[in-house]
Amino acid sequence: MAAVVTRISVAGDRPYDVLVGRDLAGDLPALIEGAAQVAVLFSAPLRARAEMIAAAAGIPAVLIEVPDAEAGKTVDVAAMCWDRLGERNFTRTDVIVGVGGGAVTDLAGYVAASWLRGVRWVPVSTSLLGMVDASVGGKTGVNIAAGKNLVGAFHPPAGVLCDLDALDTLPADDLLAGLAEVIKCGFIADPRILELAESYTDSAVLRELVERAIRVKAEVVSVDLKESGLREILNYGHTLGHAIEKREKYTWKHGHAVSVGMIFAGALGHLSGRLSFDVASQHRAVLESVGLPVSYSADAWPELLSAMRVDKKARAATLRFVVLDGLAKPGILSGPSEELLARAYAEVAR
Ligand SMILES: NC(=O)c1ccc[n+]([C@@H]2O[C@H](COP(=O)([O-])OP(=O)(O)OC[C@H]3O[C@@H](n4cnc5c(N)ncnc54)[C@H](O)[C@@H]3O)[C@@H](O)[C@H]2O)c1
Ligand SMILES: O=C(O)C(=O)C[C@@H](O)[C@H](O)[C@H](O)COP(=O)(O)O
Ligand SMILES: [Zn+2]
Repeated sequence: MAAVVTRISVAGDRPYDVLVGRDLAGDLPALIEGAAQVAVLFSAPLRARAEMIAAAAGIPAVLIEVPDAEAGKTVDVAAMCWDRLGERNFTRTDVIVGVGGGAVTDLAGYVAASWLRGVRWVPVSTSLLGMVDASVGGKTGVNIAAGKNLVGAFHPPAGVLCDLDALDTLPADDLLAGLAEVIKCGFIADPRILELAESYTDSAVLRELVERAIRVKAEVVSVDLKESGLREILNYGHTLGHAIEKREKYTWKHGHAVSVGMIFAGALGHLSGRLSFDVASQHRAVLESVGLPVSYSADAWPELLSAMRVDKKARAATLRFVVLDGLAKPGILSGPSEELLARAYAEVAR
């Protein structure tokens, strides 16, 4: 029996499909049609898969190894990639392919967005987080000293390949990190996800979770690519999450930081009178039940508050947070007092 491939469409000026299935390398040639060569960006743990993808391209490929995880998401690494593309006379019809988790695909997308002011790119997602979030929606970028993802571009891919086989080798902690973004989709849009999340180790349930989360993201970015409104809901838990990542010098996994950030956002929703105690408490229950972190150092608060000021949702000195008015009812809380923020942080402080 042929393996089932699910195709989830993303609309917009440059529509594309996200393919979820197994053994998807054969779908790459259609996405790179017209290219004379591809550049395949990858980090060491994904070398074998990157070589397999390069061979499947069927045209000359340059393999570019980058440092793993957040160490690869820097301006210096992007500059190294630009140099490699220059050496190969990479033109506007050529294509960049990112094989890896969200860090490699964010970098690959940014290199594609900036090379010759924009060439085609294809994320071949190998982590849960990459499949359900990073590879969909065209947010690309790198980190700088001032904070997470502060340099980047909106540059939608030509298509996305999510090969579920890759998840077999993904370390358990990285699977968990991806689950945080899946659970985020449960709180902001699809509460059925919250019921399914506890049995995510069952491969059929995992596939359903992947597809449900991609659909949530695809629907949002289809109508608001550049985050002028609705797309902000995908940032649930990220205002504090990104501040934690920065404070930890990017040694904490993104999903783990977002997990703590969601507990904080749930508390903020409740303490501002918008969210019931029950739904706020459900955040801790769900995230704790799967094994994600739900607390962070009490002493860190002043540093975190300062780091949150460069959040992309902030407007001048006004901090803005995604909160819930109920399950699947996201909204914006603008300019909460420092006293309210500190009370919400007390809910995660240890
Ligand atoms: N662009 C977006 O919209 C968006 C959305 C969410 C997150 N992100 C970004 O994504 C990044 C996090 O992504 P992530 O959780 O995938 O982390 P990651 O890319 O750092 O990957 C985590 C680890 O898993 C390894 N790995 C990945 N796939 C593997 C596989 N199949 N087998 C074995 N090892 C594998 C990687 O080499 C790495 O060591 C963050 O930088 C975050 O900011 C971007
Ligand atoms: O796609 C989005 O929009 C998101 O906010 C998804 C987030 O999960 C993701 O981590 C994103 O990279 C955060 O974006 P940023 O603009 O806050 O850096
Ligand atoms: Zn995220």
